Amino acid sequence: MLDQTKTEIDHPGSGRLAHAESDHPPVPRARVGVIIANLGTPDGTDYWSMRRYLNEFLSDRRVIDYSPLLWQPLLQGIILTKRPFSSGKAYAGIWNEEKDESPLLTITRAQTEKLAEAMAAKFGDDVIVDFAMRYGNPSTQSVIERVKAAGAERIVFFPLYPQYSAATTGTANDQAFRALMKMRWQPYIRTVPAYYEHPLYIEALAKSVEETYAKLSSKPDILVTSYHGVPKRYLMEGDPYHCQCQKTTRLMRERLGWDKSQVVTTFQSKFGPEEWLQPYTVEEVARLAEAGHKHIAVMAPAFSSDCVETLEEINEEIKESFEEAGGETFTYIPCLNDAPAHIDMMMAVLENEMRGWV
Ligand SMILES: C=CC1=C(C)c2cc3[nH]c(cc4nc(cc5[nH]c(cc1n2)c(C)c5CCC(=O)O)C(CCC(=O)O)=C4C)c(C)c3C=C
Ligand SMILES: [Fe+2]
Ligand SMILES: [Fe+2]
Repeated sequence: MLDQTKTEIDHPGSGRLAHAESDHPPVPRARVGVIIANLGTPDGTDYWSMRRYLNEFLSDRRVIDYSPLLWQPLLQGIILTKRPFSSGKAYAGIWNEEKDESPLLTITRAQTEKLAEAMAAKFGDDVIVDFAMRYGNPSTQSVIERVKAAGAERIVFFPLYPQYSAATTGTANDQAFRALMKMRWQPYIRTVPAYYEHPLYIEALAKSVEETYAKLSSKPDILVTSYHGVPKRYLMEGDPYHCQCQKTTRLMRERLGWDKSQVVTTFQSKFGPEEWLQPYTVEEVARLAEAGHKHIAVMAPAFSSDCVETLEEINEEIKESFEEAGGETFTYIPCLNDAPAHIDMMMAVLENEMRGWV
């Protein structure tokens, strides 16, 4: 077992290179840091907060991989003059007014607090738990620095995306390693793999469906699993995201004991003129209504917490599309957020990744 309790620096006796202990910067007790990483969020819904956030997000070449020579003039000149207004309006509709922050931030903090309680119950204060964002605040660099300063010589970095995509997990990890590039004494780091088929993730999803359905007076005709989309080209170039989404839905359907005809997989949030993964949720729900499926439920398994893409896009825009096509009941099943089954899943995944460290 590794000696994690050592606090002092060993000095090899006397001589020209040995220093008195008082000459050293403080060295805190060695601990393990767990960092939950989520996508990010603007600091406010006003034009400049939105513009700053969208600029950072949409300038990331893991998200939009066009040549910057072509993309940046378009982004800076056209997109960032218009989109901050429309996105700001969408965020304003779901904003947590009490805390003056986005729901994604509120929920990520709640997840972190519950995970910290579970970690403390098991490992005492040997483990520090914190959260970071890829875009906006708290930045990945600031959190890695904070956790390291509190003694984390070893960090488990957990991008909270069940399905791997270069546009999410990949760029979250890039950002963590970019932070390490600036550090003299780097912490050791382990990145947590995607958990799209983890039995406890599948169980948590299935449970959330069962719990929502138990409260309804009649069962919806169809369950739509709506994943955030990516350009179809990313799939063709080797991103496994599409296949991992399909597998999550299949495993959850099998766990529920349902027939293939009862669940459909769709992709939402298309951005720009390129073809994205299909079918598009907004079109598919209208097709379902037109085909006579008047009662549907929609869930978003790619999102670990509710955010503008679920609370606004699914529960308003996509719902409207369904109702305009003749649909009658639209039930939105919330993300796993800080549900106990979600925290249990995180604990199980992390305990596996922390092996030998605690
Ligand atoms: C433009 C390209 C985009 C790709 C590719 C993309 C992939 C992707 N995103 C998520 C998760 C989230 N995206 C969120 C918001 C959001 N996404 C894009 C664009 C792309 N996403 C934009 C422009 C925005 C901002 C909102 C808007 O202006 O419409 C969010 C929500 C953040 C919040 O609520 O604060 C999440 C979460 C995944 C999982 C994914 C592909 C795998
Ligand atoms: Fe997105
Ligand atoms: Fe696939």
